[in-house]
Amino acid sequence: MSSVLVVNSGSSSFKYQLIDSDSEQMLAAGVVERIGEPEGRASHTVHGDTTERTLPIADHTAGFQVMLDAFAASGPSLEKHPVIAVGHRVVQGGARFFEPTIITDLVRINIDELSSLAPLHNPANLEGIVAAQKAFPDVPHVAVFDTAFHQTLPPAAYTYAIDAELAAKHRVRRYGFHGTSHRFVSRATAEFLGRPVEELNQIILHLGNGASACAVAGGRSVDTSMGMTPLEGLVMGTRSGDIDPAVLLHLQRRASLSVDDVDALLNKRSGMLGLAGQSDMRDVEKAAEHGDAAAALALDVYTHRLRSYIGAYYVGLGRVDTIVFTAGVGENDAMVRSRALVGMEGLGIELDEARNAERSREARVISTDASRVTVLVVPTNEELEIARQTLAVTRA
Ligand SMILES: Nc1ncnc2c1ncn2[C@@H]1O[C@H](COP(=O)(O)OP(=O)(O)O)[C@@H](O)[C@H]1O
Ligand SMILES: CC(=O)OP(=O)(O)O
Ligand SMILES: [Mg+2]
Repeated sequence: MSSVLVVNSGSSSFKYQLIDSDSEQMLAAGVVERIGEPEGRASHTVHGDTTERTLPIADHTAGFQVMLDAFAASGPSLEKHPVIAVGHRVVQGGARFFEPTIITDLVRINIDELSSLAPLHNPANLEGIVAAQKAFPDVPHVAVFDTAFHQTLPPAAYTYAIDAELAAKHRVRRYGFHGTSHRFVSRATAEFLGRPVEELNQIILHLGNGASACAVAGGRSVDTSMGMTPLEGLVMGTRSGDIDPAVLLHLQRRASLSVDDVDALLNKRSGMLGLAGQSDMRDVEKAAEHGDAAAALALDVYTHRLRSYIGAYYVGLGRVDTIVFTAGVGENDAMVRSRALVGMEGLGIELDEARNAERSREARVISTDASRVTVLVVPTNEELEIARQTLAVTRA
């Protein structure tokens, strides 16, 4: 009963899942957070039972020890489910990494070197890798890149209209993110419909804290809303998404913001948080229901942007077979789904409001039987996709 450990490491936290390598069953999941703060937190869930601990966790290496302690105390036993490989989510793979890659010293150097293109993500991913390699020195570690699925973008979609030489020198182009999720969901949708993915033109809407849209033609990403970094595109929990770049210049000149101030503003204090004072969609909706005008406007801005991307990708694909909602908001928020697609009957998109309102954790169709475009909710599972890709490389 061997297993794969999947690690998604952030700057002050990491999430993990232990997945059975044969049945693909999730054996345990947990999160170690507030690393480096006086009071760290760890939670570990097995069969729906969660154990929580509060203790100082100095760094990621200490965090992995806390995780190992949780396995020892609450199971499952790593002796009974030996870890045969560790899969790591790495956000930025640049133009270099287009498939899951066994992590060697050179690969670690390359991931580090790509940090300039993902300063918020890659250094944290790398810390998790280093700590995990210490905790599990004898098994292969595999990097699965958020950008990999988008390597099929055509130049027209990934090129920014700026000085070409300067852009090439600094590797400025659109890379796209959430690729592991877009890939998983596009295939899960085809499987659910019993149709080959090669036959389908799909628009996938990954709406979580981070959010992105992807146009998938025949299983290949042909356009996506995130760019050189995960800041471009849709309105997110704390990120602005698309914005006129001159706004940054204006704020630097007129509001005396530094480069770091602008970085923090756009990545951490914008989006729903900036507009409504809350980043969690549930809180924003509650506030709007209670008559909060700022929250209502935030929802309007969020759905306006979402609809613009649906329109753009509809035109780009020419013919659309499926529109698929996934991730925290996409899977759970009937109101956002409804507002995203209302009034599109002329485009062959007809939501069935009763189906849309149903609550379920399963993949399902939420359009009417007459709708030319099939609209679905399909839960994403990035960890399972990382485990599958990790095993595929180690077994190859
Ligand atoms: N029932 C729900 N209704 C509306 N939004 C929800 C619901 N459940 C979760 N969400 C939203 O999903 C978002 C988190 O999505 P998730 O995919 O878990 O994010 P992450 O990017 O952190 O993985 C939060 O904004 C949260 O409010
Ligand atoms: C790349 C990215 O935006 O990731 P997340 O949604 O996990 O923040
Ligand atoms: Mg997520």
